[in-house]
Amino acid sequence: MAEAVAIAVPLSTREQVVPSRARLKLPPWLEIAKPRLIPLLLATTLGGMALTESWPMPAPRLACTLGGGALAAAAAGVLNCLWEEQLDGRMLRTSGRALPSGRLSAAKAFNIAVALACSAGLLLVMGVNCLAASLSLLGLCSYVLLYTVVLKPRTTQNIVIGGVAGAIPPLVGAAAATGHIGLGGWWLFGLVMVWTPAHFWALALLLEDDYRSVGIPMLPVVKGPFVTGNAIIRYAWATIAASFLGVFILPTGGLFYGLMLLPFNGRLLQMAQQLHQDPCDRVRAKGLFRWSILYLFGICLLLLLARTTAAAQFNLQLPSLFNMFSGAPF
Ligand code: HEM
Ligand SMILES: CC(C)=CCC/C(C)=C/CC/C(C)=C/COP(=O)(O)OP(=O)(O)O
Repeated sequence: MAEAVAIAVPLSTREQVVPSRARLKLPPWLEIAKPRLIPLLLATTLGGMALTESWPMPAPRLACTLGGGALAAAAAGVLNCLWEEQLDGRMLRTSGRALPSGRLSAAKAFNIAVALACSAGLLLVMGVNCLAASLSLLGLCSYVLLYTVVLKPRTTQNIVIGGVAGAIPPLVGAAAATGHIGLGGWWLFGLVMVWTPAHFWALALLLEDDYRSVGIPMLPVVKGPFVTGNAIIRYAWATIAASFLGVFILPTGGLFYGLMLLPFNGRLLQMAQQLHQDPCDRVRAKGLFRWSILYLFGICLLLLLARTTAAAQFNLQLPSLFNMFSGAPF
């Protein structure tokens, strides 16, 4: 019954759309840092680390990387809120944010952003290395300048190209672990890039009316739900294909990772296909958006589990088990 109501009524308030179960009211200075996004950004940073030979990392360096990454992402969130104050004020989902609703002044927000960015830079330079610090700065600039200022108001491909910003944390993780990026870091960067469209366009199908009302050219607004559904299924397939490449990239073997990946990809494909069949179904769109978040958390968790001794032993023993049952050398 509740689901039927959800289909009939346009979903545009944050509470109706985003997956957070807890309705915690955050203080304004924290809310503008978009803290709910940060755990997943940090999970992909950890994934980038787990893909290197240097995993596990020394705890102090790990803590500085995650702390610096969280501060940089928070600074990026505040700068995005500052630039979009007017826009947020005109959209149903965002009009209650601290800046447009007057709960925080722009001057205070700017000071918070500067403090966050400086602390991030300091922590990363002193506690990690200059490459990780520069990459975090690049992430911040690409989110604020490339995505928010340049691409978002101009093109339907805003989140495809602008997806670079959200894909930088794995590079930060790899650079923090080894001092260079390496194949693993680039692979996870690519995976997050191709994951982003299914994540965001599913949400954009729900927020279509809101984006249309302010003239932001998100794909469903300009091309409609059917083109968006097609694009989502294409990127879902690309995500599935890219996710399997990790099998060949994990330093201690990827058989465990590859097997555990199957249910995650099965569910992603099922949900993307269901949405493709009826892209106007808001329940399906919401389901895919939520699953996209669990999916990426799951992949990062699998990467970490794949680096445990138990998984390495499983990788070594699986071929001989297969050999025993099939009778053929493997
Ligand atoms: C261009 C790329 C992206 C766009 C445009 C985008 C957009 C959005 C939007 C509009 C929301 C709803 C936010 C709200 O109303 O509070 C959201 C939620 C979310 N996004 Fe993305 N996203 C992108 C990439 C990413 C990336 C790379 C990550 C992490 C790796 C991420 C993680 C999340 C999470 C965890 C949520 C749920 C937040 C909650 O629970 O409230 N997103 N995204
Ligand atoms: C390394 C580093 C610091 C990377 C920063 C990466 C970062 C903060 C990515 C965020 C991507 C994102 C969630 C965009 C939200 O879209 P939106 O701004 O259009 O959403 P809104 O409509 O809710 O404001």
